[in-house]
Amino acid sequence: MRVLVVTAVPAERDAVTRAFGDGSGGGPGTRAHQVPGAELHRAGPFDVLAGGAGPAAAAAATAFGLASGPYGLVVSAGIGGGFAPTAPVGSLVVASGIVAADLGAETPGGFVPVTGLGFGRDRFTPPPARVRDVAAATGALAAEILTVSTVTGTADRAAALLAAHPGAAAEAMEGFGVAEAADRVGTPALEIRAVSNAVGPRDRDAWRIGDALAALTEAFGKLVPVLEGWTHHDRNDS
Ligand SMILES: O=C(O)c1cccc(C(=O)CC[C@H]2O[C@@H](n3cnc4c(=O)[nH]cnc43)[C@H](O)[C@@H]2O)c1
Repeated sequence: MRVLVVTAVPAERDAVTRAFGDGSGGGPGTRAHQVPGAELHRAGPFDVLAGGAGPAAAAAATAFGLASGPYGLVVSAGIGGGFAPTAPVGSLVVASGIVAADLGAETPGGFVPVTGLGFGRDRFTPPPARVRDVAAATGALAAEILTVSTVTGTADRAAALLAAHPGAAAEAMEGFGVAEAADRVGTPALEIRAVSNAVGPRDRDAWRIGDALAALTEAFGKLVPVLEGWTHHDRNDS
């Protein structure tokens, strides 16, 4: 089974491919090729692309990437903010739910998600057995990951998000876009985040991007045998 991995920026893409080579696209374990709308870096069972930041860029890039398939799975991957104390900096979170936390309308009575407005959807549920396997192999916490278009920058906003989504452990900006594109073609989607910073008051100097990227590399290295198990299982099922 080939897997499409969508990150926001090249540093995250290279953290994934580094699990197999030098991450440059030209190293021993990786090679890059252009497909319409995207540059795919092939590393082991993964085709990895840096699709841009935010849900719209992520959805567009995922759609282009999927068109170069077939893929059995799509993974939104990268660094993210962790809700303290559940997801400390350096830890990993795999999404049990991929939730669009700010897709809706602000009303006098508070935020109403798109589903409350009578259209669209505001969450995708990744296959629970896959989520359990990823958590077991990597040590990631399985919990909801919120997709936001605006990075949280205050304690009040962090508290409001947690009050609305008590099962959330992390936030990032792409997961829902990736999942939306994957859903259109019936491909399951996962989201894996390495926590680079705490969700809350903005303090860019406190972001531990290097540590989070290293955790991402380690996690993808551990995913290879998991993936082989899934492929074997699927073959025996069919
Ligand atoms: O500056 C760098 O070297 C660098 C290296 C890797 C990644 C970045 C990014 O800025 C990635 C942006 C990406 O990160 C996610 N993210 C991280 N923390 C949060 C957060 O607290 N809230 C929301 N998103 C977060 C997000 O998915 C961005 O697209 C820089």
